[in-house]
Amino acid sequence: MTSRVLLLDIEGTVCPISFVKEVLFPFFSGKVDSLVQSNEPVVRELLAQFPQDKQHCLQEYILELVDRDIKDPVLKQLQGHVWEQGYEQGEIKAPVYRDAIELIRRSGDVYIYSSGSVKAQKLLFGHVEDPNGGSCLDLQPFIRGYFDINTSGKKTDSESYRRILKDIGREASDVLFMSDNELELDAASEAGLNTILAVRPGNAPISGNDRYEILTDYSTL
Ligand SMILES: CSCCC(=O)C(=O)COP(=O)(O)O
Ligand SMILES: [Mg+2]
Repeated sequence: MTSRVLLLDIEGTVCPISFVKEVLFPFFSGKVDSLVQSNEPVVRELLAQFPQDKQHCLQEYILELVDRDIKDPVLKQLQGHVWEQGYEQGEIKAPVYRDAIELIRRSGDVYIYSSGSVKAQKLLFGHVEDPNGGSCLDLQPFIRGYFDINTSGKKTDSESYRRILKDIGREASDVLFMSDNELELDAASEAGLNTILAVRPGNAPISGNDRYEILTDYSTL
């Protein structure tokens, strides 16, 4: 392994898909009713960015985006805003895999790229469940930077990875991108990054992959 910089996906790579689908998304959906009635300026500004023809049915529209797991930039910012309450009140803790915690701690040059907003990413890594049963861990000091679909574009678009390379000032060949999603790996490898397919319990089945090195345990990295 020659890459010195790690670029990590979140869902299905550093934590289980079930955490996102069964904890984070339902927590958000349960607050959409009060969200659309909120007078908070930051919320009103975000809601106003949804399409004009959906403004009369925002609650149904937002819930449908969540149900269909649409990576909508405005939805992702609203989710980060709502999850903040959950993390800060101790209702949500992120079950980052033990070997992912160790990888992030020892690697030195770690960046994150997720469809979840940068705010949501920082909350997640700031409130990591201690696998040894202690109080929450804060992994933020070990992470050099965060990228999302607002900062860098869609994860299935190779141009997004070129933007990230430019932002971090590194050559593609220096960077290893790890994700559970082969379409994201296709885009990253088109931009010249090194890639690894993360295979963890609960991830979507992989389709006869022979293009990417598979990793089921990060302690070997
Ligand atoms: C920042 S945690 C929330 C994850 C999320 O909202 C999401 O859509 C997961 O996308 P990823 O790119 O991490 O697979
Ligand atoms: Mg993923």
